[in-house]
Amino acid sequence: MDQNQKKVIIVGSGIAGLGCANELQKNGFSVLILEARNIHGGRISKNTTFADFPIETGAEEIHLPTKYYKLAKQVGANCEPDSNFDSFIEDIGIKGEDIQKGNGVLIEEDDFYEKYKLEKFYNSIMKEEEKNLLCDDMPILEYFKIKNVDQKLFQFYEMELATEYGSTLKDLSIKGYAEHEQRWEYDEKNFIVTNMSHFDVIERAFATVLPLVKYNTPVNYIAIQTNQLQNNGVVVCDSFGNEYKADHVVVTIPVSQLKNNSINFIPPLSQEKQKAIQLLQMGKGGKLHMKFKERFWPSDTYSLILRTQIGLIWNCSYHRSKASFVLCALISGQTSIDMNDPNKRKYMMSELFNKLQQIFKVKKNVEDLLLDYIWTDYNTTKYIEGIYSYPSLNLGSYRSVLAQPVNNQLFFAGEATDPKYFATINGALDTGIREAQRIIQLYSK
Ligand SMILES: Cc1cc2nc3c(=O)[nH]c(=O)nc-3n(C[C@H](O)[C@H](O)[C@H](O)COP(=O)(O)OP(=O)(O)OC[C@H]3O[C@@H](n4cnc5c(N)ncnc54)[C@H](O)[C@@H]3O)c2cc1C
Repeated sequence: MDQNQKKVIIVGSGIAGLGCANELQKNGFSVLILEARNIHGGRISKNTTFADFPIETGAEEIHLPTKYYKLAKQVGANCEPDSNFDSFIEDIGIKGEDIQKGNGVLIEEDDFYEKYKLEKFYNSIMKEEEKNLLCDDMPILEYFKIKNVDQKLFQFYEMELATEYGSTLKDLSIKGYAEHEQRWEYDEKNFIVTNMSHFDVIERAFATVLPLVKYNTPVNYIAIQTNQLQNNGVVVCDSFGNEYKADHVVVTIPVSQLKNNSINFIPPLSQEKQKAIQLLQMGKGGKLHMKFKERFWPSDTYSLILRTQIGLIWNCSYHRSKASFVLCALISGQTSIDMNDPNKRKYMMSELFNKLQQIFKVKKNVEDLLLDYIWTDYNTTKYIEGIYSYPSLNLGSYRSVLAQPVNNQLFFAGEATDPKYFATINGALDTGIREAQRIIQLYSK
């Protein structure tokens, strides 16, 4: 068969969709990308007016030197390993010490782990997990209670682990977490881009497929021909009633959108796929960028974990600007929902400023040093509605179930379909390429 005649529609122009389109285009397929919003990139986005460097309002860190890392390097991105940076954690005062809330002190991340034997604790979860792989799943919170983890460590874990995953200790699966940590290779393999944004990277890397994006085109149903012997193609319909025909369709929308049935599948997806969609969960969250008149933190401080509701903070001017002083907080779960209530936001931000003032012994009022801030809320961003998928309870291998093609006509990509690197840009890109390769393989015999 001549693949030049083969048409593929991709739903969604995040990195999974653009990566898929790029791979298919290189292999001679005719591609159309339907995007609900008026912009490409999805959860990769930037703000160029807030500071004198582009602010990453979506994804920021590159995890591991993967395909995305190589792509970024190819288009001129300067990738700085974040293991070179200094990270601090507010001490929590267990083991007989009495560090009251409000009198916290910062200690280096490595010393914190050493002091509270956390490395050992992480490893023990994994070992136990390996031994008991077949036992029932449970929320991390429940597991911690069974293991008698000190209550004061909970706030640290909420920040370090639950906030990172965009979830809560109550909703995170101990099994999923342990399996994920086991697969993940840490050690000096996370990077930030210092001379451009990820949005710039994808615009440069996928320049030839951007003209194929049809914006403001939310897809609301996809009908496929299920007869294995006859491929009569797929019909995609947008919310204005326009129909598009293709040989294959790749759906890359966030799992929140699959969960709220924003696309109707005809015939309905299998029971197994529906179960996968039901078990997959997308965390709540967003990013708060705060710009200050001056730097009141030590120049080599990069990241902080504080005992406040807004507690996972990093210095995003680091290696990017000497003139703009910007801190960023990743805010997730209920705190991210509370950020939309003006009174709660005011309270949480002043709690944070007080903590920063006290912890860095700042003479001036930190709140007075604030020039401006931006809150980028992904929970209320239409067509995304969440931050990323996390290791939810009883998920097992259901990410792969969602990723299975239907009748070689309907394909699924996007971060949530990557069993290994879900919730990342590199994972999302891998899934787009994975599905493109599946389609290419159909014609390679
Ligand atoms: C605040 C935040 C911080 C993050 N930090 C990091 C990080 O530091 N490192 C990292 O690796 N990853 C990070 N991530 C995760 C990373 O951004 C995502 O995993 C990745 O960008 C997802 O890409 P995707 O293509 O799967 O989905 P998306 O980027 O969500 O793309 C899906 C696209 O589908 C479109 N769409 C939805 N519904 C429809 C419809 N009905 N019809 C047509 N189009 C539709 C959407 O508008 C969107 O453009 C972060 C994410 C967020 C939100």
